[in-house]
Amino acid sequence: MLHAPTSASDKRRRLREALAGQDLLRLPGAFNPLSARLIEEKGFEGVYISGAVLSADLGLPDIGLTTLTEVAARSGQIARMTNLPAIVDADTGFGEPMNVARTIQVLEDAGLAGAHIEDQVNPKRCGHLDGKSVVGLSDAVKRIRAAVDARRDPDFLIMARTDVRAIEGLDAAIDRAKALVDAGADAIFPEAMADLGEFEAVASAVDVPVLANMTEFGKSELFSTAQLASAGVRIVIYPVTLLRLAMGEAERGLDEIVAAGTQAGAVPRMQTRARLYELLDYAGYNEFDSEIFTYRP
Ligand SMILES: C[C@](O)(C(=O)O)[C@H](CC(=O)O)C(=O)O
Ligand SMILES: [Mg+2]
Repeated sequence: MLHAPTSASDKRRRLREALAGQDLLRLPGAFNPLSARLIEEKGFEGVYISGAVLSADLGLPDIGLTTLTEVAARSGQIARMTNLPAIVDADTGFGEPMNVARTIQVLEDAGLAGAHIEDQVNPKRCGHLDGKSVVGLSDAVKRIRAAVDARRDPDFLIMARTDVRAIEGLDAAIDRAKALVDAGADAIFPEAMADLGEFEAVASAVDVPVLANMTEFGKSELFSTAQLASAGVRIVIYPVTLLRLAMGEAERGLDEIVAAGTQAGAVPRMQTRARLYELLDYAGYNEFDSEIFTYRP
């Protein structure tokens, strides 16, 4: 009720324990706190909070317009509603290395289990679009060092994302990934890998967990969990999947009202009132007042 009982430090510890094992951790992107509850109920190992989704939710493109305050507030709302560890997309860290340091502390306070910081120049853009630019190695390293030095909970996961692959190729991306690990990154997010072999090459080049971004309509093919696990990938994110599904249905539902004059035909595709109440734990609130949950389907 009200929020998940697991503390932020326990979630971080569990994430670290899971990463110390062998299994692939699956993190769908929650587009709101309620969807994080659904992700937990379906048995996933963690929740991802996407910058693209957070921007889109505000009606904005993913070009670095969102602020740390907005990202921390929304990701904190999502993180506190699930017992799963939540990893947030912190883009370029919202400024210079000193800002990155502050970003990490604010996200720790918001109850996140980890964050990734990328090496794009400010303003950043979606990693699967063309025309990206990255900062030089020393600036990328400074961002990660600043993040690592700033964290107060040693279990808070600091992941370095590199966007170098699409600009300078795989070998350069691997060299950068190694340097970011040397700078203290706990995990690597190699963005826009072309095929499974590239994930495998990164995973075997670094001795920290590697993340695969299975975003749709992007540069990477949609590999299965079995394929990713066999390539040595340890974390997979489905960042925008739930938002795309929900928005797809929302659009079809609106079309239905326009065409038929009623939403009745769309009702069988909807989450029912009973299911929504179950997910919200409506009944649990009767502990305060037995008149709260009086719904009978
Ligand atoms: C992972 C990502 O950074 C995100 O914000 O979710 C995006 C996803 C997308 O735009 O599809 C990305 O840059 O890959
Ligand atoms: Mg992003």
